[in-house]
Amino acid sequence: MIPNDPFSCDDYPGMSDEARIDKPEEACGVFGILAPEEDVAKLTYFGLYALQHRGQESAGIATFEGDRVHLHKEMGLVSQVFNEVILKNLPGNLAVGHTRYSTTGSSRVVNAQPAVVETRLGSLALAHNGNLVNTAVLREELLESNCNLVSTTDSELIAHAIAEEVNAGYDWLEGAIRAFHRCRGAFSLTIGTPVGIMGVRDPNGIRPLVIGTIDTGEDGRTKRYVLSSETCGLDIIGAEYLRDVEPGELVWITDAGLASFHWTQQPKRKLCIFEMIYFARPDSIMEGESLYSYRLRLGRHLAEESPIDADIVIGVPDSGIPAAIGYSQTSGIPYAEGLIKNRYVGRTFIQPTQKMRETGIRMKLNPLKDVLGGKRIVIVDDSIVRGTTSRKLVKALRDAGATEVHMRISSPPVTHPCFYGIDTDSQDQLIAATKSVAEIAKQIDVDSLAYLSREGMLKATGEDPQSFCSACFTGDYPISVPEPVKRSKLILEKVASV
Ligand SMILES: O=P(O)(O)OC[C@H]1O[C@H](OP(=O)(O)OP(=O)(O)O)[C@H](O)[C@@H]1O
Ligand SMILES: NC(=O)CC[C@H](N)C(=O)O
Ligand code: SF4
Ligand SMILES: [Mg+2]
Repeated sequence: MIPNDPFSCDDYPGMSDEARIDKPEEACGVFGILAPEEDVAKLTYFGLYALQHRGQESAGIATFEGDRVHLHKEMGLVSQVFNEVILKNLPGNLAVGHTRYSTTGSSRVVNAQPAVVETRLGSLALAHNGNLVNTAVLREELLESNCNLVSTTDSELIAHAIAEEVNAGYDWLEGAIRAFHRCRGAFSLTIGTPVGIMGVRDPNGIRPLVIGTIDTGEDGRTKRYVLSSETCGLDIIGAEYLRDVEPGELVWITDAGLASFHWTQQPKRKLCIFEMIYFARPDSIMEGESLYSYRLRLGRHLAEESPIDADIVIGVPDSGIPAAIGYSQTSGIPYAEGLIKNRYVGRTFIQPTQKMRETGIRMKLNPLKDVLGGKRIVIVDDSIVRGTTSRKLVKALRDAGATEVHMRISSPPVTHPCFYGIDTDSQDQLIAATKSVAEIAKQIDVDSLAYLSREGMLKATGEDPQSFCSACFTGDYPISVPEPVKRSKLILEKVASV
């Protein structure tokens, strides 16, 4: 077992304890659509394809054909899990889908989503992005009432909590709302039922969820609703971005249209700022804001805060590019492509082991000697987490002939772990938790290193700073985390201090 693992019920087959505790993980992708006149499984497949960057461990789709539910979920990428035949065997008028990065419960097919649970009103299929902080308590409560849990995820607990309330006599909406009041933490959900789909965000709206509309049918005249973690999941199927699901909102999509319910008294937006900096795709729009534009502004602020004399600015593909362009625009230093990315290698940050991450970076990024040779370089990335990427890259740039390497990071130092659906590792693995900026600069061997200030990061949003969670840069957690859960990751701090 993992030392200090608050969920001792879990096992981690095929992965050593050491590997698992070092496992960096990410947000999941959720999707949902009701459109009886369309092939909903195929549309969901495309939606998940666009959300692949949010989770690469497993993928699943559940469709509802009246009362019958069809489910297919497997380990692997969306393109590996589904094919034409499998999609044909998922008929129905509505569908929900999921791409997973595990945060509670190991990476096994039994933990893949959507989680399907039976109730007196028929099945429900739940897809979850986020992470509960009261998993242990909720699990115990459900086990006490003889709930038949088949997985070790927090997500299945939400599904069972809804089923329990529905079986106690409440309807879908009342039952679901009662269950959400039993959940603490981050949850953006799409939930399929025989009669409609719910889209839900927790009271802080930590993880994103958007609503789109799509014209369907032969004549394209039937307007239907779509739910997706990000707008890139709408774009791919030709749906239009309508708005974000609000924090503490439940939208109920049925044949009659969309109804909205505010299920909690005091919603207080605390959108994850790391989504905007790195996790989400730059072509997505969050709360009406283009993430590409936000990242450009981060780069511009960075150039204002930390100028340097150099010959070219380069970005670290993929997610460091917009900030590098912004840095170049404000500094006047020409932007150049200095690193070529092998597009078939995914995100290295989320590889299961440190060894895989190191190899991943070598396979993924190759320096262009003719661009870099004899040049003083500013290299811009969106974040340094463990320092794996930057250490490898700086060496590669010097080997390619760079005479000076100045690193600029478009977010502040990551000093604290996340408990809300993105595992930025336990605190001792975070390079900035134990080292000063000067020490990090020395370790990664740069001529200079500067991070964007917290003020700069928040100012670039153009919004109320209080409406974001930025706990991994500050340790100021907006949703209180129970002691045993804190202890599992906040190993460098006195738990009482957070
Ligand atoms: O300090 P580290 O632990 O190495 O993590 C930080 C790096 O990981 C992420 O990139 P990643 O390669 O995962 O994804 P990307 O292709 O979307 O930039 C991030 O953009 C940084 O480059
Ligand atoms: N990253 C996530 O959003 C994960 C969702 C859920 N906690 C799981 O582990 O499956
Ligand atoms: S702690 Fe960091 S990664 Fe987690 S929700 Fe808050 S800002 Fe996002
Ligand atoms: Mg990167």
